[in-house]
Amino acid sequence: MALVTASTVSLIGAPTDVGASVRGAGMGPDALRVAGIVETLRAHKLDVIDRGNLAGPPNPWHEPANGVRHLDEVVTWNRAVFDAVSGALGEGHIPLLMGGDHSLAIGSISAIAKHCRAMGKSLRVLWLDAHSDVNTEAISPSGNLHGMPVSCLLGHGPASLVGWSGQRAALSPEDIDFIGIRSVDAEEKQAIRLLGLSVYDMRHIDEYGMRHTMTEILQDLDADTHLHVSFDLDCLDPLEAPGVGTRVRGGPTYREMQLCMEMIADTGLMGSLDVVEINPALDVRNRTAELAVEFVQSLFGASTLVRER
Ligand SMILES: NC(=[NH2+])NCCC[C@H](N)C(=O)O
Ligand SMILES: [Mn+2]
Ligand SMILES: [Mn+2]
Repeated sequence: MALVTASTVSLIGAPTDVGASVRGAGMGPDALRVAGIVETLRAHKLDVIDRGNLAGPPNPWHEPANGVRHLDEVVTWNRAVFDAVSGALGEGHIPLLMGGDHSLAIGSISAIAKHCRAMGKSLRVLWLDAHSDVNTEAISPSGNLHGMPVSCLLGHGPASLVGWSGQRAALSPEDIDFIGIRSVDAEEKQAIRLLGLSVYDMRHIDEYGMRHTMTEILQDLDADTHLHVSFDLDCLDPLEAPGVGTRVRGGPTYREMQLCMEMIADTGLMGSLDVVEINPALDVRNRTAELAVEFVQSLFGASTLVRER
């Protein structure tokens, strides 16, 4: 019974870019559908329910006020995400949030943290990103909330985006590992040190390789761990994935990212997923969404191995 329910994936579209200053990520959910996300997961014997797109306010296209852009809109979108992700978890499904910009991880991960607490599971979050997204309204150079979700989840950030999991902090610093980081703002660096966050930046991946990096990250998981993957497509090298709003050169290659995904799949512990920041307006023939579908497939265990090992 548990096996059957655990393999139902609920797709939740959140078509908005209110957390960013580059427009276009709101088209991400449909780009993933056009790239075949539903059919691809079904081909891997997963039950897939596409719940369609959530509704929310349009992008008002304002300048930041008090250090944040579009706070009210980001709150409203995240409330919808929180409810939808909570609903999917309540049914025993694996929620797959299709963003949208990365601010939506506030609602998604808050819902997951609340669920894990209720189920007596420990939560581990893997943050795959070029950016660490640990800004706050006090230190962000842009005011964009997609650069602040981790802080909000750690209990620091605009009051209206903190405490959603039922505790001030949805996550403790040791619950999250960052992979692929290569763009961190000056004061954000200080925040990372102060909080003691585990950042596996590109220098680490260059020196130790993806295999060693992932082995280290995944070593202390146990059967009671709920693994959440928050996958910002700008983690990949922009040569592979050009369709993102905040490109940073020098990211993991296609092969490195495949290995990362396959090693996550091997744990058998992934219980939820965000796929965010795909910007079809900047993409080349939907390549970034197609790539995302390939990696999602790998996360769900579609191995490129010829032989089992
Ligand atoms: N999810 C993202 N793409 N975040 C980009 C953040 C960029 C920059 N650090 C900022 O805070 O504005
Ligand atoms: Mn991000
Ligand atoms: Mn990013």
